[in-house]
Amino acid sequence: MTDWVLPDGVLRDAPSYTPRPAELADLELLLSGAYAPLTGFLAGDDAASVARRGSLADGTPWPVPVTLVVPVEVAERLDPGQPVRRLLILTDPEGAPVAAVEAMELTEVRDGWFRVGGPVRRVGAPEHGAFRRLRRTPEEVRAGLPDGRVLGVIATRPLHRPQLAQIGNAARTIGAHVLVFVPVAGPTPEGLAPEVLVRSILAASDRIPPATIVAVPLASRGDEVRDGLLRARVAANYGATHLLSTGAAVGGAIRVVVPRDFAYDNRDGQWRPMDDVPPRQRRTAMSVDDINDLLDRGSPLPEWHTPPAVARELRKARPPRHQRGLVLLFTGLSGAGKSTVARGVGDALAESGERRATTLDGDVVRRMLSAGLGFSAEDRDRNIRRIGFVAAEVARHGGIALCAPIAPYARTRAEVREMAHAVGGDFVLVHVATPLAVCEERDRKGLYAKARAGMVPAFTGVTDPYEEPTDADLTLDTSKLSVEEAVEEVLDFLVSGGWLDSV
Ligand SMILES: Nc1ncnc2c1ncn2[C@@H]1O[C@H](COP(=O)(O)OS(=O)(=O)O)[C@@H](OP(=O)(O)O)[C@H]1O
Ligand SMILES: Nc1ncnc2c1ncn2[C@@H]1O[C@H](COP(=O)(O)OP(=O)(O)O)[C@@H](O)[C@H]1O
Repeated sequence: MTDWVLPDGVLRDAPSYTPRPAELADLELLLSGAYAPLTGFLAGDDAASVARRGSLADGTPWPVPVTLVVPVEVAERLDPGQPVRRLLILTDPEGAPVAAVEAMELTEVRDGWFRVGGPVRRVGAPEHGAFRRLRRTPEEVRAGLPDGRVLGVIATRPLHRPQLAQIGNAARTIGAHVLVFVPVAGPTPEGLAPEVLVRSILAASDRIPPATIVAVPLASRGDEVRDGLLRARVAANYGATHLLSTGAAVGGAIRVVVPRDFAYDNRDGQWRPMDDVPPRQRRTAMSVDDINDLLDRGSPLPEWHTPPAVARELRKARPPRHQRGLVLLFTGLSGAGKSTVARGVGDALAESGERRATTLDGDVVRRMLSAGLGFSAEDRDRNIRRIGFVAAEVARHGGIALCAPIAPYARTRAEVREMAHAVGGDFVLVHVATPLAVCEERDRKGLYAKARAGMVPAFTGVTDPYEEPTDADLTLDTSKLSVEEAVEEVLDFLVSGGWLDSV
């Protein structure tokens, strides 16, 4: 698809919008030609027809809605009836223009949100990002493929020996070149970052017949049949003639090769089709949980199952728990004891010298990171997201972040959990569940008395909500525990979970 050179005036005057990550992923596939015959976001008839019948309005099969939805403020600046007001610039999350969509149609799909349908064109330089060199267009990939059969493989997970044996066997059986697609739109089903998945696949690539590897921002839509059809469509666009898939027949432009089950043969250390190995000599593929359990404990992945180069990548991405980043979020009412316990845990960690820790105390954060924020629901959320952001950075680098804000809202606490996981860290929610009456009795800063007297508006527990966690990993009631005992409980939890060796 050719780039679009827009006059500066048009670029400057057109509204711009940063689509959500899933929409940006679709945009990249539209621009690269991976979604051919689509050339833009679906409009009314096509969108309805795809949802109902799995085909475009003209009958061309197309499995999933590829749509763009914008808020009313953006929609108001567009007018499909006027060519000069049709253009919407789409930007990446940093605000750099990526593409323009020509809004041929605008339909309100839910309150305040409008679907924009129309063709897309690239503007500006292609995006950057890790492993960008592997994000090749179908045209480039097809040009480099050998003649004859091409077996597409969608590698949604790292390839261990059983999967490698399946691929090798399938490729040899049909005499095909292998074309591996690595989905990079988001984390793998078990939470590995896309770059880790790519690295683990590259580490395995010398164990399969000659292969072409391409990264595609293909995301699951949560519907197995439609996902399968979309993968087949994209694989065919890249030049695959066959697709290795356990899914039902996907039909159309590509033939499905169902992988055989493989087992490790104890007699000679080879992986071969399960039926060719006597049951007493078989070892079967390890589950994701088994693999993660070994990684968490710092035990090696067995060589009979995982090539050492792949194991190295997985180990780097999921170091043993005693080396892995951790966000510890203490939540509870004002005066519950969050800061006191967090400080005690921080001191114990400093004394043991085993782990590096950063304390993000509620009061300190409000003076530094969140100066100027108040206590409205929005400001509290902003405060917690800032804490979560910094804490996740600490975890990204293998440290422990001890955070002690009230964090009254469950949804925002869950966001922090996700932020920690997204960087390969762990998350532990400690509910400091000291009863309100005890906190009020302590009233260290006299704020409860002021709140009762109506002098502090929206005070948590008095005139503002606190959503009790239902997902706490540890619950402490400091009215029943001494400070030392509360600290000890947290440390014991960290030791039993493997984050600390001992204290
Ligand atoms: N309206 C209102 N509600 C709750 N708390 C208030 C309020 N106004 C001031 N304070 C003082 O601010 C501390 C709580 O700040 P946090 O950043 O932890 O709150 S939040 O997580 O953003 O909700 C909290 O300190 P801690 O006692 O250390 O929790 C209070 O002393
Ligand atoms: N078992 C306990 N754990 C924690 N704090 C306690 C305990 N018993 C009494 N306290 C007192 O309660 C107060 C808790 O204050 P703080 O830790 O600042 O709470 P928060 O950070 O939750 O607002 C402190 O004055 C602390 O000395």
